[in-house]
Amino acid sequence: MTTYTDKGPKLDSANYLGFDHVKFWVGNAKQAASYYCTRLGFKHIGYQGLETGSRDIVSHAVRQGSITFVFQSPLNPNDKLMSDHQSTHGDGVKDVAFTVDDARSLWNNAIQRGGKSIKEPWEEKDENGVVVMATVGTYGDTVHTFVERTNYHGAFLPNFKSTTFEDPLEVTLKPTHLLYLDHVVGNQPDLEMEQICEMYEKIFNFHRFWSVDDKQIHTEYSSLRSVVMADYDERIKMPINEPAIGRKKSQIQEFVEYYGSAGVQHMALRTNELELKPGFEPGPTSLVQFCIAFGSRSGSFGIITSVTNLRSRGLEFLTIPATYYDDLRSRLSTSNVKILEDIDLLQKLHILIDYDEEGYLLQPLQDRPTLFIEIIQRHNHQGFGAGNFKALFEAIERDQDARGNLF
Ligand SMILES: O=C(O)C(=O)Cc1ccc(O)cc1
Ligand SMILES: [Fe+2]
Repeated sequence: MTTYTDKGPKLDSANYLGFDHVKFWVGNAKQAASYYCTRLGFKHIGYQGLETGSRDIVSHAVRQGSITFVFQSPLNPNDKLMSDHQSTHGDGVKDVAFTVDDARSLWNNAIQRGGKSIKEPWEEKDENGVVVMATVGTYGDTVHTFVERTNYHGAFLPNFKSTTFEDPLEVTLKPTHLLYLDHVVGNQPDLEMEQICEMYEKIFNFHRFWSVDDKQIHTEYSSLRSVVMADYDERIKMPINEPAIGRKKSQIQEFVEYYGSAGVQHMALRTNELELKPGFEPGPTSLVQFCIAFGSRSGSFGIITSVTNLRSRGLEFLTIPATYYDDLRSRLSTSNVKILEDIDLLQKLHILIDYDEEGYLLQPLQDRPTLFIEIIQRHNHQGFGAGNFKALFEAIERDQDARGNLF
């Protein structure tokens, strides 16, 4: 495992401010948006389609905390670009958009350094102001749109019709408390990781933040390499993975085969940390029960509440064996680290714990074994779950085997 200190030069003219939104190209945008609302607890916030004058593409925007997803589908027959994308990739992430303070300048920088222009800078306006955007290609058919919204005060983007429909199901379901997009991971074909990392350095002015190689990350059957790329201020983290040769097919290779190219493999959605009332000294099990029952008193909800409520909405998660928790208990008994949560409850919910960082992976969210979502809680820890990789990858491999793809 390597951590890096050299952030490279800071551009004096333009900064990344964070993830703006993630745009999916899917077969049926309305239904996909509805799934993310009922199963994951997002709220529908905006729409563009025939009724709003968008004649070719329909868009449904959903939001939870600061996480915004947009689902798009073509409206007309023979939309070659979108239908080719659909037949190659199935439903997937098309655009990981970044909020920036100067879209034109970042686009100019990227293009001058050899970046692929997908769309030159353009403006969109409505009564709430103006947004400047520009789009540059990244791995596979995936793109990054720079979104400059300093002069915009609307809920999302110009010319999205705000949602007035109140979903009657929503009030019957428990809130899932997802707050931020923590990282967005791109899988690359074999031996393409390094050139993609160099592209992030050169075209997007990102730097290497953290990495692991196949000697550190492997199971009995497979292995992978991963480098986390980040912008200068480390608000945006884009891990890049590639398969490494093992005895059986890597899960990264399985992704690339089913997605048809490099693409977004997973997005990690962050929950709050548990914040305890000062002076509150609970016993080891009452702590978690307190937080679930009275979370609003402590002002926040953590991963236990999120995963409990996501499960109650019918979401399925990876299965982690009891041996993982037995091993964790014995490691913790000789460590200074104290886990605030009740390990029995973490075990019941199949949550993985890398000291100070807790994560959880959902299985694929569409029929192809491509995109999945990770739920993560961090306690002052900016790492990636290196301590969990083996248990995690073995759990992923059991599912891969059930799909007939571990050979
Ligand atoms: O640590 C993290 O954030 C992870 O997401 C772990 C991970 C890394 C690579 C994979 O193919 C699947 C999961
Ligand atoms: Fe992750």
